[in-house]
Amino acid sequence: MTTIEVRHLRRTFTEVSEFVAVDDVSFKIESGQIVALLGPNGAGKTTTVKMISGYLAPTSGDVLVDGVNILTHQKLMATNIATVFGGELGFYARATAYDNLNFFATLFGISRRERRNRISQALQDVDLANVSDKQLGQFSRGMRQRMHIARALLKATNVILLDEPTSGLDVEISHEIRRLIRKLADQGKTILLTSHTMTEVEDLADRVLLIGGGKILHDGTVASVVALSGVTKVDRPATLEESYLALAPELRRQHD
Ligand SMILES: Nc1ncnc2c1ncn2[C@@H]1O[C@H](COP(=O)(O)OP(=O)(O)OP(=O)(O)O)[C@@H](O)[C@H]1O
Repeated sequence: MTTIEVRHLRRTFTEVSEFVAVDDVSFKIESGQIVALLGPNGAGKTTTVKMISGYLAPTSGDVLVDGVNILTHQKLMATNIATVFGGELGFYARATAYDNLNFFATLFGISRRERRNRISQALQDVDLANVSDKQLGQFSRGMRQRMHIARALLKATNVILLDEPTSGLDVEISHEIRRLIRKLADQGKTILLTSHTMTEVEDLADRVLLIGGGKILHDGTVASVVALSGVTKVDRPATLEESYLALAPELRRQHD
């Protein structure tokens, strides 16, 4: 079943001269799938995620969640899409994990009656239930990133957008966050993520969207990206990184 459908999404910026950041992007994501947007710096990944999540208005195009156009239903957009931008900002260091999530649950319009359950469930889903009364200031980077995911899980939606979910995290913590993302997809969440980490995309993505200069240049499995690149190795299949490196000049050329 198709959960997310993006149709002819386009965004131009006109501050200096007109610049097309996202150019006629269309794709579908099936329920429970993890799809990765992969492309060089400035390819249009974050702009695409921002438009789908309602942080940025598209110049044109549509985003459908479960068949409903959320761009024309602002209220649905706020509740039906959960976004994880991560980073260091957004939580109160002196407040507990529970109180931080309670603040956002209130902001998301979750009723007082429902809040306690949703917060407990979200904390449990990200394995932070045992530290719910600890101040965020005492949390490690990995725990804080799990808090960002918990905040997204407060929303009663199956659609989660993750913008570079392991950026700046060490190998072990990245691995832990990836396991969590896989668990969420196994539970039926539909996930769109952006990443520059090839092993992460290889590990998680059911499908890869290659984007360059705001255009989707390929939509397929990791194996199809390897095949597209034409890279072969004598004793093993080529990795995504080896394949991506071969395709990168073409992806970048779209930008120039
Ligand atoms: N508010 C803005 N005003 C003008 N140009 C913008 C704005 N936001 C993004 N852009 C431009 O749009 C293009 C796409 O940016 P975007 O952040 O979507 O790329 P990205 O693929 O996420 O890159 P990265 O991998 O570096 O995060 C870039 O050239 C960027 O400079």
